[in-house]
Amino acid sequence: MTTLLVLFHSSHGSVRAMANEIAEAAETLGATVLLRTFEQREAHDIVVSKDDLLRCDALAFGTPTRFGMMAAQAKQFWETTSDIWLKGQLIDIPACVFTSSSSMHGGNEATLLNLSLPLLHHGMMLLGVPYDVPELSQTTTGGTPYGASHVSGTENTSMLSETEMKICRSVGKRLITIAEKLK
Ligand SMILES: Cc1cc2nc3c(=O)[nH]c(=O)nc-3n(C[C@H](O)[C@H](O)[C@H](O)COP(=O)(O)O)c2cc1C
Repeated sequence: MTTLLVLFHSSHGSVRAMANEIAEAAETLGATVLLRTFEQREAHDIVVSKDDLLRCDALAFGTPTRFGMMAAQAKQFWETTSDIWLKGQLIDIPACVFTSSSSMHGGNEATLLNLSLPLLHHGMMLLGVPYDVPELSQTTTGGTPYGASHVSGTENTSMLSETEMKICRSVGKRLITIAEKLK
């Protein structure tokens, strides 16, 4: 059984919708999904523990774009993981990043790169979105080779587009496929 940790922060629901797509796609391949947040925002939220990191075979990590970088809640969590880093316990675990920004050119690609940094420091194997995912070339909103993204609009009212959703689902499936090949 392959375990995927989908670790995210979302204030208004966009990143949560992406997390759910990634999780559901992974489940279609038989994976066990741990859906975790950095803080309790909804009744059913389960706040991440460091044990969740140690249990997973693959990680999907996402937050909203905040001034072109990750949300503070996530950075605070990663700063508690030095013991795991010292032991190299996440080395070679496949991972992907995802984000939502209100505007198209408001820094979502910069955020994806920023989200990648702690994962690279931990020695994780970062997976982007390859161009054999046709939606990557078709999208007129979110979706990048660095990871899935969504453009939520200035009022944060846009739902995930069909292409954004398919890109999310493709990364969920790819993480599981690669994690299983690495076992
Ligand atoms: C403090 C703060 C900073 C933000 N910075 C950016 C930004 O740099 N670029 C952008 O396009 N949107 C920015 N946004 C908007 C969010 O990224 C956007 O609304 C996102 O879709 C929210 O995701 P959520 O619905 O999962 O919370 C910011 C929002 C907040 C609260």
